[in-house]
Amino acid sequence: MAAMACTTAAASTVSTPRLGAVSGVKTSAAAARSVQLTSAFHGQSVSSVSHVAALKAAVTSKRSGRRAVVVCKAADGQTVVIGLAADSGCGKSTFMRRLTSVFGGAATPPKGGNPDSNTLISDTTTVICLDDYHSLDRYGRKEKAVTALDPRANNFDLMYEQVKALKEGKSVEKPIYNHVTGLLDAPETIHPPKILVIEGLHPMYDERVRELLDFSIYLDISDDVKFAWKIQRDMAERGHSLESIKASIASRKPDFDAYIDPQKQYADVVIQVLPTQLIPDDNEGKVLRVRMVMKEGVPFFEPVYLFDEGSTISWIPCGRKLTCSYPGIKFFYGPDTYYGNEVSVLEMDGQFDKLDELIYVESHLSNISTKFYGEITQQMLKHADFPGSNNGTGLFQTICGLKIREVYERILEKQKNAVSLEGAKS
Ligand SMILES: Nc1ncnc2c1ncn2[C@@H]1O[C@H](COP(=O)(O)OP(=O)(O)OP(=O)(O)O)[C@@H](O)[C@H]1O
Ligand SMILES: O=C(CO)[C@H](O)[C@H](O)COP(=O)(O)O
Repeated sequence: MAAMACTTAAASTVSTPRLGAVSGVKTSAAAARSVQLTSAFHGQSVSSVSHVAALKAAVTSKRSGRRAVVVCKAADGQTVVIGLAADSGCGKSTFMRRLTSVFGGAATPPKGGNPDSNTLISDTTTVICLDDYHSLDRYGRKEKAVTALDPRANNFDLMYEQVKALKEGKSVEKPIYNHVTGLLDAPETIHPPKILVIEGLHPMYDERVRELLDFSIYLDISDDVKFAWKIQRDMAERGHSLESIKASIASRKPDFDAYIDPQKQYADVVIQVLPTQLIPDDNEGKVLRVRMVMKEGVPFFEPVYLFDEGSTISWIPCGRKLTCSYPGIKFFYGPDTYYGNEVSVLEMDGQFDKLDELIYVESHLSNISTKFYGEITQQMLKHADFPGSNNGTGLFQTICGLKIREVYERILEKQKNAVSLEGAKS
């Protein structure tokens, strides 16, 4: 079945919504590739662009009554679904910006639709925020005394039905939770993209939704760090007081522990963000120890390793090739178990002084799913202004972005092979 990636083009007045026939086929050449010096290459095709056909559809924004032209691209194969779970304020948006950048092109909210939409659309990816499946609005939650983290405040049946439909190549009318008003707005049309990212509080909570995920990530931010990030954002950007931030974190904690945190056992990759161990009794929270916990045996995904796969390695790269001021940088790599699963863990404690020197670290990592030597360093330099670019959060989020690209390409490859086989049989 053909899936479609859609972006909204210039708003214009058009007649009835219509998803018409596919017209025009465009094929890309395989992406040019430099030699990958350090990584074991999986042998999959690097041609990421499938045969793409553009079609135009007109949709009506129910809320505004305005009409917008949505340009959809039909992709070969079904939509690949990625889940990203984390509490509010734990870096999901930053991660999404890094991920979209890996595919090239910027992600923007649907143009001409609800200005408070939480959706982000780019050529390859559509990111939907699971807050849109809140069944209780802000006032309903207050009345029933439940938080947004409580499953009773969310419609998992609808979430499942709509993610399934998108995966099967069908468009859906997804509700919008308006964070400005706290109300549920009229739905917006979401067309099936090449890659659908469902991000939010509960992508792995409901077993049926979990089964639909091709790859999943959990951002596990320790309480101390979460608190520091929240204070920085909510005080500086949202005008909240220190007391109200503390109260909000405390009131969410029981439901976070009950419904959000347990999802990490299902994730293919968990990025843990902890206070540094390089500074004794550090309470500033500026230097971070970041661990990427990677599940073994996940289809289309091979964990990253340092020097020697399966060994336990501690590495301090500081010296002539990597400038490190106090407290320095320390890497760790090794096998472990996590919720009863075999995992590999890559850890970085400390921060980079000079980001371009990251190439030295990159050249010692393997299975990083880059298409050319230095791609990680290039991505990190491109977004040097994003939070976490000088530490393991930015590094591991970038690597996850490359891994998602590879998972997508390998699934696509498998689908193409299956289609060729079918064709040969008939
Ligand atoms: N890696 C990082 N290092 C330092 N600070 C960070 C990092 N990632 C995020 N932050 C801080 O946390 C804040 C929230 O980040 P972001 O908006 O990406 O999170 P979010 O999970 O999308 O939040 P929400 O769900 O509330 O919209 C940022 O404004 C920034 O201050
Ligand atoms: O945990 C959250 C995810 O973003 C929000 O708090 C939840 O969606 C409710 O939003 P709001 O506080 O704007 O009513």
